[in-house]
Amino acid sequence: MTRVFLGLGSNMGDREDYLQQAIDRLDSHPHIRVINNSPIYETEPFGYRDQPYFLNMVVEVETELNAHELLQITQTIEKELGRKREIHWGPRTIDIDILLYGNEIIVSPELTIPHPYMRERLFVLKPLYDIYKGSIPSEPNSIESLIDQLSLSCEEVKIW
Ligand SMILES: Nc1nc2nc(S)n(CCO)c2c(=O)[nH]1
Repeated sequence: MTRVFLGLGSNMGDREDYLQQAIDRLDSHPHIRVINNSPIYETEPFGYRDQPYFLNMVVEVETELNAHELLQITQTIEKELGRKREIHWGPRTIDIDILLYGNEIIVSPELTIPHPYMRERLFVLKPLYDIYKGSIPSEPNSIESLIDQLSLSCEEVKIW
């Protein structure tokens, strides 16, 4: 079994329901077990700002699937929940990003782990910090010091 952290986000429709449906579909997979959820945060759009606020959270799962098999499942769940990739950075019903896959470092055309943008995304680091105990693989910095470095400003991150 491998301990995996997934970043979930939604900024279309019933955002909280999409997050819950994604969690339920992950947990109902025979080879995936959801073991912990962070709180849900309402966050200002990062990057492409002309879009609705997101609800973001991080979910910890255990799985026997390898990282690419897990990616297939997360992309299937996104499609089942109506994820359309019209505007690359635009609004979406659900987004499931693989942030960490055990202590593995993976670089492939389909998948880079640890997630390449997580270090500059407060909407990922805060919920990850809530449930992750340890350090990011191959990084001298722990999640805790990454949060310190980002000087986490609570007003940017609202508890849902
Ligand atoms: N706050 C916030 N901003 C974002 N910008 C993009 S793109 N995304 C999608 C990330 O994969 C988000 C997000 O999930 N939350």
